[in-house]
Amino acid sequence: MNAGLRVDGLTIRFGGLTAVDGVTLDAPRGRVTGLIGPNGAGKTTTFNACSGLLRPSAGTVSLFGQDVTGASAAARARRGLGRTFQRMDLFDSLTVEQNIALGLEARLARGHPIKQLVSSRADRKAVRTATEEALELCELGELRREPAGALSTGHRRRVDLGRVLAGGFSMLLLDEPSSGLDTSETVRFGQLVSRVVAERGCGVLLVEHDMALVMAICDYLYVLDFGELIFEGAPDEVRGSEVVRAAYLGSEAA
Ligand SMILES: Nc1ncnc2c1ncn2[C@@H]1O[C@H](COP(=O)(O)OP(=O)(O)OP(=O)(O)O)[C@@H](O)[C@H]1O
Repeated sequence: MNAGLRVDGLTIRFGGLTAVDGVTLDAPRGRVTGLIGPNGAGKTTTFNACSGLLRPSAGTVSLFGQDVTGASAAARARRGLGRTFQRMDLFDSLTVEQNIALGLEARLARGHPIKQLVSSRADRKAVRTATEEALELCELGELRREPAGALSTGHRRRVDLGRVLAGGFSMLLLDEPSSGLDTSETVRFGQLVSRVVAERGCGVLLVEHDMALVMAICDYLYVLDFGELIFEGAPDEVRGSEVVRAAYLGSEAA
């Protein structure tokens, strides 16, 4: 398979609580992989271990076939792992275009802000090209000069994704991207993610509560409950699974 992000036997404990218990999952490039489960199932904890914000108690994380379990979040980003957050951290006073450009500028600066001020001509050209491509892919060309603070949440989500795309990341972690979007904005965002994967061949690991979005865009799903993997399969198999249904019904009854 086209190696992307892989988690093997991941276990994360918070004191006496085992939030994630021996989870193994594979999110290759060229595919949208979903991570779902009821509240408190361990999705965000797994996600944070993937991006390097949390160290596992046991197990490994690998990126493009290389073990990154001990690597920092910044080191994983340099290797091509990008992520969006449920609460987007756009710069409201900067334009759409400037926010998107930051995706690559920050990556080229590699944590040395001064490099952003004295960037080379080649870097500036690369930023312009990456920004134009991301603006086009995310259909944001008409809004390029608008300040991000003036946009609807639906447009802000697209700017957020555009910024990750401009950064040239080839494995994307998307955390609850439908949060704050209405139905039509969610559908449109889902179509954009599918297009990104088809055109760029990157991999996506998606944590999401909106089942319509999950079922529409995911190629393969992993289902967590109480920190354990209880099912994996294609969306249709997940939809028909009694085990999954019982886990969700259980959480509703609680
Ligand atoms: N920093 C932490 N310290 C202690 N316990 C934590 C911490 N983070 C998460 N937990 C616990 O770990 C378990 C899994 O939480 P997690 O946020 O990963 O679930 P989730 O599936 O993302 O839930 P939700 O869908 O509600 O966001 C929960 O019992 C939660 O209370």
